[in-house]
Amino acid sequence: MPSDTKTLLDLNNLSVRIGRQVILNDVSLKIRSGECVAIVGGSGAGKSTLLRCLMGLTRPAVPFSGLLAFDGQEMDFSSLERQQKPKRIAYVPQNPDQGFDPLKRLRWQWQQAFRVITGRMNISQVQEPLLEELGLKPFGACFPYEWSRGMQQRLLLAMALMGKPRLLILDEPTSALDPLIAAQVLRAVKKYAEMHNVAVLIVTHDLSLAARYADRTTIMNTGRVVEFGETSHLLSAPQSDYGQLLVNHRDWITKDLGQLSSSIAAE
Ligand SMILES: Nc1ncnc2c1ncn2[C@@H]1O[C@H](COP(=O)(O)OP(=O)(O)OP(=O)(O)O)[C@@H](O)[C@H]1O
Repeated sequence: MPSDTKTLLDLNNLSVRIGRQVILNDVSLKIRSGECVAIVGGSGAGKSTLLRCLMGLTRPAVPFSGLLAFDGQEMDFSSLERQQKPKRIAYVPQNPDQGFDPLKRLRWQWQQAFRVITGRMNISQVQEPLLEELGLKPFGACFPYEWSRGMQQRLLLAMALMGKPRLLILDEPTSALDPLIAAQVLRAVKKYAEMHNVAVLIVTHDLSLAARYADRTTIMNTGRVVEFGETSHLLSAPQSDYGQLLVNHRDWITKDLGQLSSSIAAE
């Protein structure tokens, strides 16, 4: 947990619907400067809808209540017209395939991202250390397919960081990667976030990932937040039925794998 514990993002009572279905129901969330928060929940819990709302991209959902304060900016979800989207929130999609044009060289895509994000035309050498910091090699004349998925994911991360965000949102950061590459990407995020006091919001189905990286965790089920607290506390003593179910399931997987590896070792 970082020493600066000021609240960076404060979302209160967000409710949205799609058609007649209420997708998010009175959702509140707080993120402090520099901390890592995980949102865990099953499919259809409303995680992606929540992320989009935080970035001011609500459609197809229609918000009908909620207030967001982020880094000195405010957004009232009950009257979104004429309101600006929050600035200095960056987003990394779950799959590198969603982030790159396969037919354009990486250098070109990096330069385009720079122009769009910074509004400047001349890419400066200032950005090169960011690539180094994330353990990336020079682009050469490579196309996306010539880089591993882990490297592509780290490049997406570098692009997201160009605008010096105060909050970095990672949507299912490990689902498209093998476990070793996923750990490499998350270590790079953690290191960068700690050095630059960037808060990180990770959306995941994986409670073990939350246990490893998140200071605090929120558990969502059917559009509601059912628990929010320190990750270690929440995992050792979940209060909600759904939280208990998730934690028990996680133990079941761990024990099962443990038994499997000991029986393999005994053979
Ligand atoms: N375009 C849409 N039209 C109608 N319903 C939608 C649409 N997008 C999402 N929904 C509904 O909103 C609910 C929440 O979806 P959302 O994608 O936010 O959940 P999620 O927790 O991110 O799920 P997953 O983990 O599977 O990505 C689901 O019931 C889904 O069916």
